[in-house]
Amino acid sequence: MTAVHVRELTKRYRGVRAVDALTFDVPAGSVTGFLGPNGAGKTTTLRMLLGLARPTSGTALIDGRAYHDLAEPRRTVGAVLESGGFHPGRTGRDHLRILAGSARLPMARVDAVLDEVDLTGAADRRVRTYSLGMRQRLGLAGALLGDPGLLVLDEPANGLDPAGMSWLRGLLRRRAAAGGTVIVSSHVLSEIAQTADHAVIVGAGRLRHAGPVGDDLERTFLAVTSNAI
Ligand SMILES: Nc1ncnc2c1ncn2[C@@H]1O[C@H](COP(=O)(O)OP(=O)(O)OP(=O)(O)O)[C@@H](O)[C@H]1O
Repeated sequence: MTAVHVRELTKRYRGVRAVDALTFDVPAGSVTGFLGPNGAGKTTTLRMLLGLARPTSGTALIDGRAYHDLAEPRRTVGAVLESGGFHPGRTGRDHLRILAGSARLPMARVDAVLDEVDLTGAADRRVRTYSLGMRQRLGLAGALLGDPGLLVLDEPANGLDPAGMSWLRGLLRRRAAAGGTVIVSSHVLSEIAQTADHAVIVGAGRLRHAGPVGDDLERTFLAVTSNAI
């Protein structure tokens, strides 16, 4: 099981403290909601965790290692940071085949992940014909190719209709039930409250709350985020 430890993580852009001495843990085998209003620093934190941005100071470790030091990054972490980056003329299946090939993952995983995200029926259509929700599913399929122990999803609910949301909740719960760890960011509490068993709330780059999800999450979220805006 894969755990994440963030310690005193800080990212400054000219004059902006996007992330400010942030410390939190993501328990292995949990679905952890990473919550906070727009501009709170969620994406910047996840980018540092994934080795896409360099911390000004502090650490973000996956099973005790920085992303770049992981022996098998694709099999350890799968991430969807934004839905995009698909070649519109390619089919969903071809997109996944290319990803699997470049990551040296078995081609059999392509059919497995298409099935897991319920996209098998549309796999041979060009991505330009996909709805936003279908693109979200395709992004998720790419993240699942390496069957990673940790899944990192930035605002995955964007573009999903209520049925898609319910489906996503099921998928995340199944991953955690199978021992996987999930971090899912959102600025909308309700998307997370029904799915996550652990919540980390940030505001203005700082930790506002971390703990198990209980009945008081909405009150906590409103209290800490209204202070932060
Ligand atoms: N490359 C950058 N250069 C300068 N400032 C940046 C950069 N990336 C992020 N920021 C700033 O850092 C702060 C945090 O942004 P971030 O995107 O991490 O927030 P967020 O919580 O993910 O927000 P949202 O919910 O809107 O996606 C914002 O003030 C943003 O403008």
